[in-house]
Formats: sequence, C-alpha cells, structure tokens
Amino acid sequence: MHDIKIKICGLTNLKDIYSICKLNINSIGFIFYKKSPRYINIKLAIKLSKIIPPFINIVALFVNEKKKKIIKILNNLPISIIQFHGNESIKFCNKISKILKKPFIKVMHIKNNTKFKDILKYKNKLKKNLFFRGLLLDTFNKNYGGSGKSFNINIIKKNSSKFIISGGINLSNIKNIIKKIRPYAIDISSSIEKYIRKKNINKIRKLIKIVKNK
Ligand SMILES: O=C(O)c1ccccc1NCC(=O)[C@H](O)[C@H](O)COP(=O)(O)O
Repeated sequence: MHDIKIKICGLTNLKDIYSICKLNINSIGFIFYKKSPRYINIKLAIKLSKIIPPFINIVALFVNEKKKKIIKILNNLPISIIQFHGNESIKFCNKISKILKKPFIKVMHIKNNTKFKDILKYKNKLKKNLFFRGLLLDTFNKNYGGSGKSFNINIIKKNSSKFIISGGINLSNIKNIIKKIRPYAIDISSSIEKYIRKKNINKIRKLIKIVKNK
C-alpha cells in the first residue's frame, strides 16, 4: 500500500510553518489569490519560505491569475509545484509551466452532478502535457476553495486512478476517505484551523497519525 501524501494549504505565519515542518507532511501551500482569507503577498511568502527545510515542497496556488504575476512570483520564490485552482485552461497551465519549467497540478471543482467519467476525461486531457503532475479534486464553491465542504466521494472508484483529494477533509471523515479511495494525496485547509490564518497543530498531528498510520 502506498504512503498517502499530505499537503497543508493556506499557511500564513512563521509559527505555524515552524511547527508543521517538524511533522510528517509533504507539502505546504501558499495562496496567492487576493480574495482568499488565507492570501499572502510575495514579501511575506519570501519570509516564510526561508524557514522551510529541504524535502518539504512549497506549492504556489493561483486562481485565474495573470501570466505576468505568476511568473513574477515563481521567479522570486523556491516553489516546487504550481497549483492552478481556478478555471484556467489546460493550454494556459501548460504554457506557464513550460516557461517556468515547473510542474503543475490542476484543480477540478466537483459539482453534485459530476460523473466519474467526466473526471477521467479531464485527467486524460491533462496527462498529455509534460509538466502535468496531478489532478486535485475539490468541492465546487463560488469562492473556488477553502470551503470546508466535502463532495460525494462515492463517485470515485477505488484505486482506479491516483487523485489528490480535497474539500472538507476533517478528522471525522478522513478514515472513510482512505478506506474508500486511498488517494495519492490529501489537501486540507479549513478544518485544521483554530481560526482563519492560524492552524491547529494538535489537529494536524491527529490527522497525520490517521493518514500515515503511525
Ligand atoms: O483555502 C482557501 O482560502 C482557498 C481559496 C481559494 C481557492 C483555493 C483555496 N484553497 C485551496 C486548497 O488547496 C484547499 O486546501 C482546498 O480548497 C480544501 O480546502 P478545505 O475544504 O478548507 O479543506
């Protein structure tokens, strides 16, 4: 059985990063989307990135951002992966990734009527691109992400493909998600917060214990 990777999204302060980096997590997400309550600017991102040790990935998240802005951020930070979390076209994602020579992951927002075949179809299109690394499934929401709301995971067939699952993952539903899908990775934000912009390290510890089974 594969080890499930963990991405903690929406980090905004040194204290949280310092604590999280001591734990068994794989990636940290910085949100460069101004409308998110977890948005950070480039100046803060530079400061935060300096304390992230090797082998923990920094993921830069954008929502329908302009090419120029993405390039500026990526040229100034040690980013491992770009996360396109809006309605960006596959062509746009690939173009930016090619220019920057950085891999990308792409969100698909899951609605009540989304079918598994729609997900596979989208993933197959993405897979044609050299820099594509993973499809992240998040619950459809007008604010694009960080909703704390789950989608119906029963539409995903177990082990049929490797997905990054997000949207409303918490300590109560994580066991079921693992049992039903055993995803490649999980991406989590709001349920592990004390309040907006402050993570709850104890909850993260508990989550890791379940996910990594240690
Ligand atoms: O977290 C946000 O504020 C956010 C806002 C706009 C677009 C994306 C955002 N987060 C992206 C993530 O990767 C979250 O982990 C994902 O949406 C799941 O969030 P949650 O349901 O709160 O666990």
